[in-house]
Amino acid sequence: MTAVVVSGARRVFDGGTVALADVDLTVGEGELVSLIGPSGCGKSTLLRLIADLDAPTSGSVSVFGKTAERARKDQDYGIAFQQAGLLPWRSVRANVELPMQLRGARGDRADRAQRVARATELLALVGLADFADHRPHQLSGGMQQRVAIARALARSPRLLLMDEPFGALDEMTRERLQDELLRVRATTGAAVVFVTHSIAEAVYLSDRVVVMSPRPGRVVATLDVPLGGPADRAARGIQLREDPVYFERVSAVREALHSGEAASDRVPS
Ligand SMILES: Nc1ncnc2c1ncn2[C@@H]1O[C@H](COP(=O)(O)OP(=O)(O)OP(=O)(O)O)[C@@H](O)[C@H]1O
Repeated sequence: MTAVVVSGARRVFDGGTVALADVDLTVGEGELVSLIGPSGCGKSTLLRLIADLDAPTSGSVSVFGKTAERARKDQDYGIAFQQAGLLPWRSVRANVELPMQLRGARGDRADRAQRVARATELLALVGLADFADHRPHQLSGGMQQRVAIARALARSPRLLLMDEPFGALDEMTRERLQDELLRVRATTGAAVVFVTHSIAEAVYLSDRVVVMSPRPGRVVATLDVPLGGPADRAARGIQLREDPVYFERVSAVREALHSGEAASDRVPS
């Protein structure tokens, strides 16, 4: 079964802005696909359609063979978006526990113990073990984003939808979390749709990189990244970033981005 199928999706906003024009996207189970393209090309809009936070003007979206709405109600995916979206009145720990609380919680002591253990594990994973009892406003933007990532992973979802989740982080933390994402994928087999502005990040993480044109967003190229599976990549770490295949793919994505921009100058919206 495929994780995500988007067919002929078009999104026209009030006022006539065509954010997406006839976009097709397929993401296989366990596959990591990055969306890359210039600012305003519709990457977030596409992700929001998959998450059922918005609906296409025409075309269709399915997630694990269900409608996007059904998949949202079944909590088939975890979300980590640009704005962390944390609940300000809840502690960091309570924010991470929230998806587990919402889903099938029996509310008994064993259930709570399990939730606490999982939140502790996830906060350690994103380097925030010492901040569990803080409120979101007491954290930096990058730290808030790490809480949102921990929350997205809380229920080990089969699909993760991530919109520039590492954008606000310093380079060292960003690389650490990229490796962490590869490890999470290797252990959970989750599919990931990952929006980024970074060509290097897209190539490092992805099985496929989908390059979009400037608005109205179209898919101008889809590039495979033959750098091995997630476990292999996570194990190779820095060495992988020096692989000739990695450099070649970075150049290929850059070229596709530039040719997408050049082509869009000739396409009327
Ligand atoms: N709610 C909305 N109402 C009207 N226009 C919108 C709305 N949301 C997005 N747009 C427009 O749709 C286009 C695509 O926006 P979107 O946020 O999807 O781009 P993006 O590729 O994610 O950009 P960035 O890389 O800067 O985050 C933009 O021109 C934006 O102004």
